[in-house]
Amino acid sequence: MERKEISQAVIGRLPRYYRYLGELMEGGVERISSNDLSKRMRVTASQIRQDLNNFGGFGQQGYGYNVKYLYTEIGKILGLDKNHNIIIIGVGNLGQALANYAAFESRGFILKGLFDVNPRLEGVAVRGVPIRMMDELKDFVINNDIEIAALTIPKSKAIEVAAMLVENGVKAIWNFAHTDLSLPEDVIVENVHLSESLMKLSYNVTRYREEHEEE
Ligand SMILES: NC(=O)c1ccc[n+]([C@@H]2O[C@H](COP(=O)([O-])OP(=O)(O)OC[C@H]3O[C@@H](n4cnc5c(N)ncnc54)[C@H](O)[C@@H]3O)[C@@H](O)[C@H]2O)c1
Repeated sequence: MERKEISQAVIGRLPRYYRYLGELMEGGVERISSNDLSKRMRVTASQIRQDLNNFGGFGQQGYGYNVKYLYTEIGKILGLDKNHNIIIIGVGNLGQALANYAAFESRGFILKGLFDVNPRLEGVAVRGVPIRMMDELKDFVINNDIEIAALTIPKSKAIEVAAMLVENGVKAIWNFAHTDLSLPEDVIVENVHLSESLMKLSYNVTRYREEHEEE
């Protein structure tokens, strides 16, 4: 089926639909109307209908959405019906925290390898996965069908290491280093900035405080 281009804003909302639908399924709910889903998710029913219409709707008028079907279809759209092999570069505080997060596997993200430059970390295992040195990276990527690399190294090294990953065949980078990577267009980069999320929280907390001080 040919799919029309879907905006990144819609894609950005899909994981949340996926999570809510997963919870509904666990609770034994088989059908849900866009109005009920809207109340739970605190987004408008029309937003839900518009978002899901991008993919053909999945709902029948007056009948609601089939929760399991919608969950499965959104999972397919997000590529969660397939496994994705992942490596982590930089196994310090953040890299280790990510490596220890076992729930990734339940979504099909398989942690295949950990890499660092610190020789003291060589061979140390995190959740059964040994830390390797960077000189093993090239062969490892080729032999283990690695699709995604998480980059949890210092900012100063990120650009150089990202280029090396791409040279060695990695097609997608989950970038935690606080720097923009300029890479060939066919390389997919997802930047993660916890601090930006915290700044948004700070804005909202500040605004809330100001509003209540005025009362
Ligand atoms: N995006 C976010 O939300 C977020 C949150 C926390 C930290 N960070 C960033 O993530 C990075 C890691 O943070 P941390 O607290 O884990 O740091 P850390 O110092 O604990 O770990 C960094 C690791 O990278 C390794 N390393 C350094 N150069 C390397 C290279 N060229 N190749 C491979 N490995 C290399 C180091 O040996 C070390 O083990 C930093 O850039 C930090 O700013 C981002």
